[in-house]
Amino acid sequence: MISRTGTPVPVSQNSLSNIQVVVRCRGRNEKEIAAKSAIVTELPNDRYSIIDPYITINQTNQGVSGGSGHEFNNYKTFKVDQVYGSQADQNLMFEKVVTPLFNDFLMGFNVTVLAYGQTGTGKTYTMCGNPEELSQDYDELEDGGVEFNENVGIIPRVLVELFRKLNGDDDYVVKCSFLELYNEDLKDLLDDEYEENSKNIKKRLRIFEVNNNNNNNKKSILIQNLTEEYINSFNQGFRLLKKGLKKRKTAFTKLNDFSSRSHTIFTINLFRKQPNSSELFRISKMNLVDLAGSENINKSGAINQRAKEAGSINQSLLTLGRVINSLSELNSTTNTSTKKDLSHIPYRESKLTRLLQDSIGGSTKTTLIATISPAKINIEETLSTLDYASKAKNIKNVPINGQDCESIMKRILVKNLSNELIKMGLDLSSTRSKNGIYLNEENYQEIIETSNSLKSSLKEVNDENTLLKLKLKKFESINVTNQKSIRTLNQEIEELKRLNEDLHHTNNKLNTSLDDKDNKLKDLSYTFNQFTEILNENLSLSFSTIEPLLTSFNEANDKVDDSNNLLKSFQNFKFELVDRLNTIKLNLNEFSSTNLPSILIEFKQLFKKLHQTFETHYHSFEENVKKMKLNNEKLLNYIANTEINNDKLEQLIKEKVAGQLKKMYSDFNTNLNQLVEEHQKSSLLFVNDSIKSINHDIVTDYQSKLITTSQDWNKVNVKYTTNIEKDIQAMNSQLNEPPIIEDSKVKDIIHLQDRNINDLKHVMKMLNDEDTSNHKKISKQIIDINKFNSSLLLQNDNLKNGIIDINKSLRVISNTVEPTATHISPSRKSVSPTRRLSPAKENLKISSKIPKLTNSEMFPPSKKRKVLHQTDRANM
Ligand SMILES: Nc1ncnc2c1ncn2[C@@H]1O[C@H](COP(=O)(O)OP(=O)(O)OP(=O)(O)O)[C@@H](O)[C@H]1O
Repeated sequence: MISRTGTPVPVSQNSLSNIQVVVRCRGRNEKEIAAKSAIVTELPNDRYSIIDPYITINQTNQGVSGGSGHEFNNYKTFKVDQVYGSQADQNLMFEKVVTPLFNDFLMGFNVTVLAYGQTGTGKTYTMCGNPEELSQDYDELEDGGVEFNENVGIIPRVLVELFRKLNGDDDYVVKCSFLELYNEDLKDLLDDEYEENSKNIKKRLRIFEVNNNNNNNKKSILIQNLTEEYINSFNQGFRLLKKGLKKRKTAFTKLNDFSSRSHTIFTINLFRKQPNSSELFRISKMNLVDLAGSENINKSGAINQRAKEAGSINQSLLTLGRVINSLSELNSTTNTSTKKDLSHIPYRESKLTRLLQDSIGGSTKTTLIATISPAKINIEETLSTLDYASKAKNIKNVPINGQDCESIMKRILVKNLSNELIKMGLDLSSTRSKNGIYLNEENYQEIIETSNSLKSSLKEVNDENTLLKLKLKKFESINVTNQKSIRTLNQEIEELKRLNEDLHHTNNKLNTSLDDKDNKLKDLSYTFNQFTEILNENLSLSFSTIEPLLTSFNEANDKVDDSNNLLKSFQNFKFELVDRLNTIKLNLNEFSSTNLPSILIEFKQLFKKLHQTFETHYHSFEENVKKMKLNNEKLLNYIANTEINNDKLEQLIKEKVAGQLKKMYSDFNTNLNQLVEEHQKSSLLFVNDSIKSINHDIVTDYQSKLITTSQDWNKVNVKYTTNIEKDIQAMNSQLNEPPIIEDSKVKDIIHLQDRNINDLKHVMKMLNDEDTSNHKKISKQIIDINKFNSSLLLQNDNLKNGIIDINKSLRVISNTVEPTATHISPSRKSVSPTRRLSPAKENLKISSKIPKLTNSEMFPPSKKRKVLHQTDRANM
C-alpha cells in the first residue's frame, strides 16, 4: 500500500496562495435555546457573504480581550475570506467553498479541506452530513448526479461530482483511504482486521518520509499499511465512508452526545493519464479532514481516561495552533534574520501536524472551514476558533502546478494493481482451502441481515399464501355458482343476439327505405326548385317582355292626343302587374321554403290539371296572337297599298286654284286689254309654283310621319310577336317536360298560376284592344286624308278647267281687244299702233296694274283652317 505526500517546492513567487478561511456559524441548537443563551455573533448576511466577510462577536460582560481581531468597545470583529450563516445549506457550502478546490484537484493539484471548531458546531455535519443519509445506495440521475437530501455533506458530494466528471474517461484510477488519529494513534478505518489495542504489529500504521519518485527533491509521506480501496462508483465511495464512520471512535461528552473525539482524514487519490502522454499518470490527492472538537477540558468535564483523551486532543490541536502561528508570523515578517529564527515549523511535534504538513504551509491548496456556535455560552470557544482562523488566513501555501505535480508511470501503476490482484487471489485461495467461504464481517453482517430479511419476507409470503389458499377455496365455490349463472346468462345473451340480429335486419331495411325516401325527396326538392327557378325566370322574362311593350306603348301614346287615359290605365295595370308579379315571387319563395314537403306530395296530380288548363289557355292565347298578327299584316298591307299621288294632288290643287281664278277673271273680264294675256300667264305660273310648293311640303311631311309611325308600329308588333312566340316555346318546352311533383297543397300554386294566367290574358286583351283602337284611329285618319285628297283633286280639276277657260277667254279677249287698244287706255293714245313692246316690258307694265292675290284670297279662311287641322292630326 502506498500513499504519497509531496514536499512543497515553490515553483515561483506568483504561485503562492493563502489558505482560504471560511467561517460557518450554525443556528442555535436545542440545548442553547433551552439554556436561553443569547446570540452573540453578528454576520453581514444570514446566508453567505463574500464581498463583506466580517464576523463580529458581542463580548458584553465577558471581559475577554486580546487576539488578532479588532476591538470596538465590547465588540470583536474578525475578517476572513467567506462567512456563512444559519441559512447557508450544504449545497451552497459545496458550490461556493469546495467546487473551486475540487476543480484544482481534477487538474492535478493536491487540495485539502479542513473542518475546525468546537464540539457540536457542525464539523462532521459539514464534511459528511448526518451519517443516516448514507444508509442506502443512491440512484444515478441522467446527468450523472444524485438527488441528495439537504443534510448530505461535502465528502459524498465530492464523490458524486468526481465520477460525474470522470464519466466516459477510461484512463483513471481512484483510490480512497480513511484514517483516524486518536490519542496520537493512527487507525485505519477501512481495515476489517483492525481491532482496538491490537497487538498485531504487522498491521500498525507508520508514517515514513520518502523521496519522491519524480527525483525532484520533493519528499513524500508514506503511511505504511494504510488500506487504499479502489472504487469506480460514488456508491462504492459512500460505502467506504459509512464503514469508516462506523468505526470512528465516539464518546459521550456533556457538550455533544455523539461527539467525535478523534481527527479523521478521508483521502481520495486520483491517478489520471497526463493529457500529452500515454505512459504517465498524474497523481492528485484530496484530503477531507474533520478535526476533533477544540473545547475546553474543564468545561467538558472530562475526567480520568477522558481527561487524558481530552488532553491528547488539545495537544494535537495546540501543536497545530503553533504551526499555524509560526507560519502566520513567518509570512507576515519581511526581516530576513527574523525569518530565519522563525523558519523552524514544529510539524514533527504531533502526528496531526506531520500528516497535515503538506496542507498547511505546503504545496497543497487548502481551505479551512471554522465552525462556530452563535450562543453566548460558547463565546470563549468561538473567540478561540476565530483567532485560529484569522491566523491561518495569513499562511501561504505553494501549490504545485499541473506540470510539476507528482506522477507515476503507467507500468508502475499497473504493477501496483497487479500486486493488489495477486494478493486478493492469494486471499481467495487461502479462503477456499478452509473448505468454506470466508467473508469479512461487514459482508457477513449484510448477508445475515439480507437472509433475515428474506426469512421474514418468506414468512410473510407463506402467511399470505395460506390466506390466498383460503380465499381460493371460497372463490372456487363462488365460481361454481357463477358458472351456472354464466351459462344462463350466455343463453340469454344468445337470445338477445338473435333479437339483435332481427332488429338489425329490420333496421337495415328501414334505413334503406328511409334512404330511398330521402333520395326521392331530394330529387323532388331539386326538381321543384328547378321548376320554381324556371317559373321565376319565365315570369321575369314575361315581365321583361312586357316592359318594352309598355315602353313602346308609352312612346306610341305620346303621339296620340287621346291616349292619356289608356296610358294611365295601362301604367296602373303595369304597376298592378308588377305588384302581382312581386307578390307571386314572394309567395312562391315563402311557399317553397315552408310548405314545400306537403305541396310536393299533391303537386303531381294538380300539375296535370294545371297542364291541361294551361294548354286550353295556350290555344286561345295562340289564336288571339294569330289574329293579332293577321290584323297587323292587314294594317301593313293597307298602309303599303295606300299611295298618295302627288300628281293627282297637284292637279286637284291646280283645278281648285283655277276655279278661283275663273271666278276672279269673270269679274275682270270686261275691263281686260291686250296686255291681259301676258299678265295671265305670269300670274298662273306664280300661283302654280306657290301651290305646288305648299302642297308638296305638307304631303311630304305627312307621308314621312305616317311611314315612320307605320314602321315603328310594325317593328313593335313584330318584336311583340317574336317575344310571345319565344314565351310560348319556353312554356311549351316546360309543359312537354313536366316535373314529377306530388300531392295536395299545390292549390295555392294553381291559384297563383290562374291569377297569373288571368293577368296575362288581361294584358293580351288590353294589347288587342289597344291594337284595335289604334287601327281604328289610323283608319279614320286615312279616310280623312283620302277625303281631303279627294277634295283637293276636285279643286285641282276645277282650277285646271278654270285656267283653260281663262286662256280661252283671254284668247278671245285678245283677238277682240287688239284693234281698239287706244280705247281701253287714254294714256296709250300717243303710242304707235304698229309698235309692239318686248314681253318683259309689257309684263312690267301689266303687273303694276293687276292687284296681287293674298293667301286669304287664294284659300278662303274656312278651307285653310281645315287643311291645317288635317295636317296637324296627320303629324300627331
Ligand atoms: N449548519 C448546521 N445546520 C444544521 N444542523 C447542524 C449544523 N451544524 C451542526 N448541526 C447539527 O448539530 C449536531 C452536531 O453536529 P456535528 O456532530 O457535526 O458537530 P461536530 O462539530 O462534528 O462535533 P464533534 O467535534 O463532537 O464531532 C448534529 O446533530 C448536526 O446535525
